[in-house]
Amino acid sequence: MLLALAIGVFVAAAAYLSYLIIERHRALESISRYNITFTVAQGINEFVRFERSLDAYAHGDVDKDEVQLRYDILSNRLRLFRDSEFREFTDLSPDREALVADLERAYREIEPLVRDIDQPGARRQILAILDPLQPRLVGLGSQANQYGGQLAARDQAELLRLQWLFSALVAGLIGSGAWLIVLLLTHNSLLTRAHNELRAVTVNLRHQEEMLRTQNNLFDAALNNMSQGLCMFDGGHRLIVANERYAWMYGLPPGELRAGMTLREILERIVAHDICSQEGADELFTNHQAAGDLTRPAGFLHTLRDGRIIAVSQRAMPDGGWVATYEDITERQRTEARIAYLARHDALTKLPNRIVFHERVAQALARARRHGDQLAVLYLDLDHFKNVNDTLGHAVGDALLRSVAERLRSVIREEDTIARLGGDEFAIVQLAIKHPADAGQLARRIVEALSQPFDLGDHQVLIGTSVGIAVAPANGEDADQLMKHADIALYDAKSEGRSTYRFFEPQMDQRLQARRALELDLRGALEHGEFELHFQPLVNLTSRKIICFEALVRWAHPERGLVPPSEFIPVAEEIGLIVPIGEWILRQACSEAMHWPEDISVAVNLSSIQFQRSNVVRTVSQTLLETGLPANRLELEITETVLLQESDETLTSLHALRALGVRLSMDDFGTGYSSLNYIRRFPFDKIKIDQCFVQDVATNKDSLTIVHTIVALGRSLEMTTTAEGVETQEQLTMLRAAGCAEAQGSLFGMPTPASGVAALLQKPNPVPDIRSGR
Ligand SMILES: Nc1nc2c(ncn2[C@@H]2O[C@@H]3COP(=O)(O)O[C@H]4[C@@H](O)[C@H](n5cnc6c(=O)[nH]c(N)nc65)O[C@@H]4COP(=O)(O)O[C@H]3[C@H]2O)c(=O)[nH]1
Repeated sequence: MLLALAIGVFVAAAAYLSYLIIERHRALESISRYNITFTVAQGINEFVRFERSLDAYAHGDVDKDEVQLRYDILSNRLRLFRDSEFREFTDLSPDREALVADLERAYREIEPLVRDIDQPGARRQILAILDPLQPRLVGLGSQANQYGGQLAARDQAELLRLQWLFSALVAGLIGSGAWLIVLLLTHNSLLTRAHNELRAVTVNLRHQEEMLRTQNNLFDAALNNMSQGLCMFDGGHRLIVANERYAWMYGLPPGELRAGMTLREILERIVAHDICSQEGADELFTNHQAAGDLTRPAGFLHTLRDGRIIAVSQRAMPDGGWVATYEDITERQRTEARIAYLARHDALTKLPNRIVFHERVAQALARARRHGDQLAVLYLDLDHFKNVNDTLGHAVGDALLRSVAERLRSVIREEDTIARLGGDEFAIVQLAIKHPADAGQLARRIVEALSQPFDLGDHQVLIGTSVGIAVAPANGEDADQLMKHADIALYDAKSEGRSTYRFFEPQMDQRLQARRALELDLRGALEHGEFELHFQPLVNLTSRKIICFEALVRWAHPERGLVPPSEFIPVAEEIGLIVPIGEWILRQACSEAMHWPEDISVAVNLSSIQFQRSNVVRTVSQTLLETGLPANRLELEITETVLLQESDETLTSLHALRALGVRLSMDDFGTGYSSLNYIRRFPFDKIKIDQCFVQDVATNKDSLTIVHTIVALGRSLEMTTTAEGVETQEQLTMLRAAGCAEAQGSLFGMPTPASGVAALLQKPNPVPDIRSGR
């Protein structure tokens, strides 16, 4: 604005300056008006020269032509009096006007006279005409002179004014120029700033554009790397964007999907590629339309021709459009179906599991109630399965379970259900039986079928089974009760012996309850300090001295009194409590032995469970360290069950124990199936002949032979033999005669509390004198 004003002022000043220059030019031109004086002076001069030429002609000094020339010059001069400039001067006064008119008239009058100057009187006539005019002409010269002075003064003043104006204008122009320069500089700095700002804005814009591009790339990458297909439609139901996954999912080649396409057009292409049937596409269209009308997110499934299942999730957008995601859930559905199957079936045998079994029993009960039928639930588990698993490995164990399932299938009717409840436990629900004996028959068939050898690859396996039976409605009217009673009957069958079956009886439940109560009490016994150790002496039959005490645990139950180990040790083994109890026994026994003479050892029984579920070697070495008992004063008694597992770990543990310096005895020798076998595999220090042979050694020849054999075996393997449960002098005599080195039994002393050990040790001769016959 200011710049426009400055430029306007500048243009106006320049225009005015031009005007002043023209004015000045005019003023200068008007100076020519000073010529009026000159013109009048020239006129007077020529007038005088003409009159002189007349005189000269009269004297013969000049010729006629000269006169004529002077006349012409005068005539030209006087013609100037009629010029416009001169007229301004003459117009100012009538006298001047009259003089000019008189002069013109006079010239016209003298013209013929001049032409005929040589005529007599011509000169005089001319002079007569001219002479009156001369003074007036001189007067005019004087006026012209005065007028010229006035004009000069006026023009001088005008010039001065113009000079001032010009100077002012030039100053104005310089000012304007300076202002203009300032303005231009300001403008320039503004422009520079604006330019810089513009550049910054441009850089910023470029940066934002870059960011936008990056974001777009990220968006594209994210969109196209989604595991789900995605489509976005605008309010006019035209495609805005779809990712690659969507196109791939629906078999659309790249470029076939374009923004602006309608859902119908897309579906037509999908149908054309045979990805989806026309009906499927119509259904999809309808579902999309219906979901588009909803404000909340909607979802629906859609199956393609090749069987793929697509889960569509659609959400409306504020502009009336919608965005939908497509997920191929075929695999998920399969997995879910598989999970659902696995949740209800045993993966190994493909049999229904406990959940399904429970449902089937409940259904069977409902049906039995309707029809007035009976039904039976049979629980069974495999005898010796654990041994198979432990000795032959889990793969063989698994194969065995599958074969068992097969055999069970072959013995039941189609409508009956077999389930695997876990481990080696199976259950059968036998529908519509007429009599409990039918269930007994099935149980027998099962026992028979499973007692046949199983050929499992390289192994032939012999197992058996025990079966517990509960019959409805007699043994229970709901599934839980019936299943529980079948389980109790199984437990009873197992405790009765292997490969047998039992029907549920109410007393079984009581027995089980009693066992459960024992179990519960046992769990608190260690904590409550209810265990104590009794010690039974072992004597050397040669020196007739006590050489060792066997530690035997007792449970002083607050209500039941002393509970014998045969009652609670198997329970403690079953529930794993034997590990902490065994550790306590070992520590207690070693501590006690520290109070005895140094040549007296202590023998401690170890359970097979301690080998399986704890680190026996570490326990023993730590106990010896803690109690300070020398290792050679500790004997560990193990039974055949420890070696039954025959695993490398057990043998390694036994060797490690021997390496500690402790002695190992094989307890209850002769009662197991493979005692001889095991004795060959591990170099025990001692064999303890089971008391069943000892007790009838005097009456039964076979027992005596066995005792002789065991003693001979021990001698050949350099193992000491100890006879257990020696009660009579007769037995002692026979055992001595057989070569038994040590003996233990009521004849020398029954287990006694620790406090009784000292008294026994003070007895001078614990071994009765054979010869004395005592
Ligand atoms: N009839 C008769 N019996 C005799 C005679 N001399 C000893 N006995 C009994 O024979 C059993 C010998 O112990 P065992 O064979 O190791 O058999 C033991 C052993 O297997 C187990 N046991 C006892 N204490 C422990 C222990 O601390 N730990 C472990 N793991 N088992 C133990 O319980 C079983 C039974 O122990 P107890 O009832 O103490 O029974 C003891 C003992 O009291 C006798 O002359 N006549």
